[in-house]
Amino acid sequence: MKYCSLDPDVGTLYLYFTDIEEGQATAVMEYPVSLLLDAQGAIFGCRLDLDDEVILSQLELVLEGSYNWLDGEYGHLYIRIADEDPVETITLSETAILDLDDDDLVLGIELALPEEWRTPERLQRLTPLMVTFDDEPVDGEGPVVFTPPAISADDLPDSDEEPATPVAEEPLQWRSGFVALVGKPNVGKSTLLNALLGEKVAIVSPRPQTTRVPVRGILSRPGEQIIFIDTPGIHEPSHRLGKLMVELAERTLPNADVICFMVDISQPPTRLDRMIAQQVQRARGHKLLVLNKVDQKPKRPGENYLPAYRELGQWEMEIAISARRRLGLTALLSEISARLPEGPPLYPLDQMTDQTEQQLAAEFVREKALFYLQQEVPHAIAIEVEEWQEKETATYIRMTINVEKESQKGILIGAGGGMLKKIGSAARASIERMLGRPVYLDLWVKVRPNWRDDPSALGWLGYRAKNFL
Ligand SMILES: Nc1nc2c(ncn2[C@@H]2O[C@H](COP(=O)(O)OP(=O)(O)OP(=O)(O)O)[C@@H](O)[C@H]2O)c(=O)[nH]1
Repeated sequence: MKYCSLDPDVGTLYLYFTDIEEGQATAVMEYPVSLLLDAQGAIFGCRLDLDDEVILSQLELVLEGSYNWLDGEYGHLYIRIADEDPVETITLSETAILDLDDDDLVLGIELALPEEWRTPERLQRLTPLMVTFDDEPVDGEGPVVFTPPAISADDLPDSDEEPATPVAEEPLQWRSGFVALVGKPNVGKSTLLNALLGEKVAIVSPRPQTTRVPVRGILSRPGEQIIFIDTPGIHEPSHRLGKLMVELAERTLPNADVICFMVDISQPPTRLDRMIAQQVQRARGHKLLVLNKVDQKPKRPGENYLPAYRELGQWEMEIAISARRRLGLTALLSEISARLPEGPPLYPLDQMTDQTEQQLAAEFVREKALFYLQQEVPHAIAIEVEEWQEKETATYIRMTINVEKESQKGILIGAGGGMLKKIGSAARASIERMLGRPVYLDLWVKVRPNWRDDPSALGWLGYRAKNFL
């Protein structure tokens, strides 16, 4: 590691392997990460759990570091400032972001460091490498800065905006309404929902079709309640589960007061974007065009896809955001607020989602499987919570992970149970964070042939249209 910096406003620790100049990083990848701690509990490095999407040549700069190394067997990338073994390894609930340049080289890593890990004691070993965080970074200092393709960063509100917290006051006239987040898979709908709420209520992954059923996220502020509906990405389904996902997403449109049609501004529009835009146009709600991923450079350098997206329909407003970097969210929220109908709050003011803790816990397991497993396997997973017991020292949770084939079961369990262990320990960290207490997570794997195309299995696993209407 060449040096590092801490942005206390957003709680991000940056580790750099080279001097970073403005705009140098153009792409990102995400992986689960654990902190490496010494006997005093101080952080002296981290371990990233990579998958086959990372190739060795991308890690050239990382592996120049004297104490960094890649354990090829397990895909563990160790980033350390000393040649020592950790006394303890702590898995973070947020994934780490790898920043890559145009040549696909990993330049640096961003870690979302919870507050308890940002103390001088925890960071003492990294202090000699620390550079100051500047609002306007100069070469070789400060965080990686992306240059938005179509919209200048100056046009966007400050990135340090705080998501609003619920306030239980009784205003004179309430406004409340449903806001649908719709778009094709992978454009960042769930990331936006979590960023707007300041809480993780929807799982996120770099793979398309992560969200399977609509998830409600409720934002209560003085005088208003906004009920966001994060919908499954609309796509061309290849099985019954996919059909249900698309149907559920489409059914949110007629009842939405505001529709945020989300697109990835770093990519040109596709046929799916066009098709979804047409569906959105037919709905009655206010229509906003939300251009996400402004932090990412356009697919082809110099191209600007804004006019092409603009032409997909009639939009009351276009808003450029980066859900991941929390840019533009204040502007988006105020445009939404201005379009809410009058009406009383529909949910208790302190409720943030319609999902139960059990549903969220199962989703966290699916999220980790999406990160660790390749291709089709994570999409063939359905999770059942079989047992949930509050015990004296921990919450005991037993879940069954259903897959469709014996071969998938083998991959999920991994050599010596290693893969299931990895998924379990990452999921446990997220569940513990949600519950605020220790968790004992017991995972079992079962083969349920072809469940994604079997109506009775789908119903039985909870994927039934009437559950979500
Ligand atoms: N660079 C960048 N990446 C983002 C941004 N927002 C989301 N992503 C990434 O895009 C990927 C997909 O994000 P999700 O939030 O799961 O997308 P989604 O639209 O909910 O996907 P589906 O569930 O498949 O419909 C993840 O790897 C996110 O980290 C952003 O503003 N900038």
